[in-house]
Amino acid sequence: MSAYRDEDPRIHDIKTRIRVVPNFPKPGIMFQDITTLLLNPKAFKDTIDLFVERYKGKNISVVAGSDLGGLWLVMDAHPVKKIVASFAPEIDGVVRIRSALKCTLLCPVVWALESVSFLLCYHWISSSACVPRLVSWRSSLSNSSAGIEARGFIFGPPIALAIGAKFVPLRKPRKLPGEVISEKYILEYGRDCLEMHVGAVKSGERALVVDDLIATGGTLCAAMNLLEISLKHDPIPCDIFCLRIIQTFVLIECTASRYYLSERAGAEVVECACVIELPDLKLPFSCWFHFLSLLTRKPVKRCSEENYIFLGRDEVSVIRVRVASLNADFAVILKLSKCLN
Ligand SMILES: O=P(O)(O)OC[C@H]1O[C@H](OP(=O)(O)OP(=O)(O)O)[C@H](O)[C@@H]1O
Ligand SMILES: Nc1ncnc2[nH]cnc12
Repeated sequence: MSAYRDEDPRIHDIKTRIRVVPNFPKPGIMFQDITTLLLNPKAFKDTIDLFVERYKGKNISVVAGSDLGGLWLVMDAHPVKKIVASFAPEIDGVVRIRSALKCTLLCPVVWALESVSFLLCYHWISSSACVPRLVSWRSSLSNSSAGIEARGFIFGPPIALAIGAKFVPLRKPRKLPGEVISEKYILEYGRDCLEMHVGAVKSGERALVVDDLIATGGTLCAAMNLLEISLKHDPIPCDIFCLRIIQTFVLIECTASRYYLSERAGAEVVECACVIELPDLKLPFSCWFHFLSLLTRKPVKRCSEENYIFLGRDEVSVIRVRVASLNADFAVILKLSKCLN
């Protein structure tokens, strides 16, 4: 129990207003129904107020890792195998990941040159044009708020109005009429995809993502991926990296193929705000970002030495990882090469 929860009676009241429906929409799911919270105007207002108190007038800090010198691809062979196995092979990118892994594990020369490749790649990344360009994403002070369909639309707009931010809907496929960018993801009871209008969020804007609930974190990660990475008009050529963590040692291997980062909004997600966090869910994969769960009332940074992979569109995956032993965050862009297939 956090001190916040004990001190603020609004939190207790909000909790009691959320109905739990067993076995919806599937057997085994304990569905957290926020419609009963909405039936009580005071509890609904308190919910919005609590978020607004946190975000209004704050110089919001960077969430995605302030050390962009750590823009590395970090992947541990064993967790990656587990992660790959947890996805169906038809999901974009998995076959390529598996191929990359196979290539990595079977090539004795690569193993022998681990430390050399690390040093070379570290040098390449440090001196690359990528880092200054990516750092420049973080300079803007403008605010926006993005809400995830459908329940994020309930909480997002009032928060946006109260903190003086624009509201950007992240919608399920084929709902937005304009040109969109999209991101597939996996959630507790299925798979889905989020879309956002191109141009709704500008590169460098600081965004708050709002949703009712975090379970696996797949939805929030998809939102983060949509909002953060964008190089549409200024593509960066990237080599391909496969990495492993050997104790505290980060290995990067690279191939010669050149790729371009995919199109995203280029905003900075300052925090993901949700009302409910499912506590005991067995996460198939987890999240690296900061999020605030209102009922827990403590900002959580879900991270460990495990490695998390989020499949992006086309051949691009974004891996976000914290390497606790290095006491550092790594936002990582993984590019998988066709030549590894
Ligand atoms: O952390 P995750 O495992 O991604 O799950 C959380 C998401 O699941 C629910 O939305 P859902 O996709 O059911 O859609 P809805 O809001 O349209 O009901 C919820 O509103 C979150 O957006
Ligand atoms: N258990 C749950 N209740 C409500 N919404 C959800 N979204 C994902 N898991 C959920």
